[in-house]
Amino acid sequence: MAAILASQSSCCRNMELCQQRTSVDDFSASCSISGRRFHKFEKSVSNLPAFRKGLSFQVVMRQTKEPADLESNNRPVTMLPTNEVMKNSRNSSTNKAKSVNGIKQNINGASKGINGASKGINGSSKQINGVSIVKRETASSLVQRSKVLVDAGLPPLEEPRVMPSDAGFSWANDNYNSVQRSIDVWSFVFSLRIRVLLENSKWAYIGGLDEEKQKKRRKKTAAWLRERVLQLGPTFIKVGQLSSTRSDLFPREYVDELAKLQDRVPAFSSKKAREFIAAELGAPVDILFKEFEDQPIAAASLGQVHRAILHNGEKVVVKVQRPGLKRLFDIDLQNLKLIAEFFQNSESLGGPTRDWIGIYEECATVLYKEIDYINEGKNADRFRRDFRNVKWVRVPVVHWDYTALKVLTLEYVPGIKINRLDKLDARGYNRPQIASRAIEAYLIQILKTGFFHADPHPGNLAIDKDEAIIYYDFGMMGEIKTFTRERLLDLFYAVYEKDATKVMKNLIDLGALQPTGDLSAVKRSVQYFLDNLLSQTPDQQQTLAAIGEDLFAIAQDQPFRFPSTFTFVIRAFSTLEGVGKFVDPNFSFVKIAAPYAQELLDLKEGRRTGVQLVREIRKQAEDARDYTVSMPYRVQRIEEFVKQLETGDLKLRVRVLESERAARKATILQMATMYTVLGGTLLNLGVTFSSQGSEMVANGSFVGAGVFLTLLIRSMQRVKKLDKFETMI
Ligand SMILES: Nc1ncnc2c1ncn2[C@@H]1O[C@H](COP(=O)(O)OP(=O)(O)OP(=O)(O)O)[C@@H](O)[C@H]1O
Repeated sequence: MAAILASQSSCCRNMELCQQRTSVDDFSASCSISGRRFHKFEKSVSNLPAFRKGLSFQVVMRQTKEPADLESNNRPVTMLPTNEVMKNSRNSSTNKAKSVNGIKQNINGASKGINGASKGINGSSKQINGVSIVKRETASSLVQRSKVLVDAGLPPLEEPRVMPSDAGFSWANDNYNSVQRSIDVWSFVFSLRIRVLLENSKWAYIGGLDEEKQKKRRKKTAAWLRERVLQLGPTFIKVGQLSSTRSDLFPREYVDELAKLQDRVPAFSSKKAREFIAAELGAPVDILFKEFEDQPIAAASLGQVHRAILHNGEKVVVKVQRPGLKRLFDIDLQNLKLIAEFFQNSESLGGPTRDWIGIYEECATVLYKEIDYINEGKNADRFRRDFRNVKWVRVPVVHWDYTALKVLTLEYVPGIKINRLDKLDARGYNRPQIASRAIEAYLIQILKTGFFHADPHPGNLAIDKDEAIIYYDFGMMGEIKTFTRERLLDLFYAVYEKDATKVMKNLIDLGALQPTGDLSAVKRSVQYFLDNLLSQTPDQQQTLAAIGEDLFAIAQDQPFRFPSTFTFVIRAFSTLEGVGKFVDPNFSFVKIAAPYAQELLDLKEGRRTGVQLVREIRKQAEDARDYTVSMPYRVQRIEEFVKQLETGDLKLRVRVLESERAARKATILQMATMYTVLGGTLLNLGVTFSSQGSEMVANGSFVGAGVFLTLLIRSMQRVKKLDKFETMI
């Protein structure tokens, strides 16, 4: 609420007039805070001839001393709550801003705790009683505060964007009907199911199914999906964006289309934005800000970003959440939960494939966190602290006085988006350095601070004037707790040693692999991955993205369940690698990561020295002793086993996993036949009853038929999955 403070500030209590200039059209006075003779000042102002004539004044204030208590961004800590200031302005008749001859008068407008910036609000204004009589000036008339950017108004945007409006979308309507919404959601889900079914069914292709045809159809479905998601609005757009990070769950074509959702989100009107800000921050936008730009600079699924200037001249961006978003989330997530349960239950009839409820829960947590801008502000603060010693990373400062649950105000830090090569080149920036810094900053987050940006797409990374990397958007952050970090380190060492057993143990500890059932196929896959994909010579080295893809492909038919942290990290690295290669054609991830990897390996070696090394040597000595002592006994046991086998006392029971799978498949096919018969019968009955006019019974039969047909579809999908699994191992 510093804005209000700016207008109501008391910083003019102690000042004396030090410079005056009069003319018929313009009068300006500059003063500095140096004494405690405010009354004297007031008197001297009222005695001025120009003032007596009713002309407007400009008072320029300069603070000669820093206030004692400043925040990190040089703003004063002592602030008045908005409601207090609003109350003051309402109660005091002299306090109201009146418009006289197109000139706003702001009376009693000194604010408490403002750091020497101009206190005039919006247009030419007089502040009698309190101090200043300010004629509206260009922003350049604002007073410079030592470190704060108050030099000019908002600079023109490098690339002004015309954003589509949300006017035609039903979800943008504040009073949408929740029943209608649920119908929309469910009909979308059923349409999608049918499309996916058709996509995977041989009979749905004229002339038979082949990979090319299936890909083509999948692309079509993916484009349809993107459009529908856009129609369904914020929740689905965000879920779509999240899904675009899950190559482990969805086909490539879907993931690619969903990634395009980033650029296609419509904006809401500035009127809505202003009303929303006023409701959230407790004061009208014109009072809160000296200037507020109605045209947003960006619109995203959950909110949009406007530029503004505070009364102390600082340039900021105001991130405004879409009005009514929480309500929409509640309805949509309720439906999504039912959908997840539906999938989970229908799949659990024949064995688990994905933990849909778990995936839903992760999604819901991320979504609710993302609409909490206080949380985002805290994340930004923590991220800035983590990088306080890294001069080439920049994180906007949060203006907490202008921030609430659904409105976030940040320092305005413009930059060139990291993927705008033309602009980077035009400024002569060092592209290889930018590419390597982007990766290095991420390695610091993953390996050192443990707090990482989960969505480092090019829209969220920009380059500052001094070639520092600017981070935007702290809604989705990941955290790697100490336990996880240690397991990850062990995983890294196991991968380095190419030890599949250890890799699997660490994956189980991390919760990424379910320790159930037959893991021999998983072990073979892991070993294959270690032997082939990670041991290529530099010239045949795969990209991280390709390795990630392979990893996800292996995971698709096996009992892996990557926690979102994992997928975010993998996805983030492959995104950044893509950015790196785009920015610098000679970019090599391995080269940048090598010192960090070496550091980790040194750390491991370091760990083995000292006490641990002694312990290890002692353990090895004990093992050797035990082994030597027990050797004759072991040989004797082996001999006994062989004898028992020869005499037939010992029988070997062999589990043939392939035949177990075949039996499972036969059971599913049997069930499928039953579902077909029951579904068909009910369908027939439905038609018969319907023709006889018994609509109720007919509808019941149709619903029953629908259920059995759905079960049939599920069974066919499971058979297909088993087939695919067979080919994998
Ligand atoms: N502090 C800032 N200074 C300058 N521009 C900013 C700032 N914060 C955000 N922007 C601009 O607004 C855009 C959107 O911001 P941000 O990513 O935080 O919004 P969002 O609603 O979370 O979007 P998304 O969900 O697509 O990431 C950024 O890409 C950047 O261009």
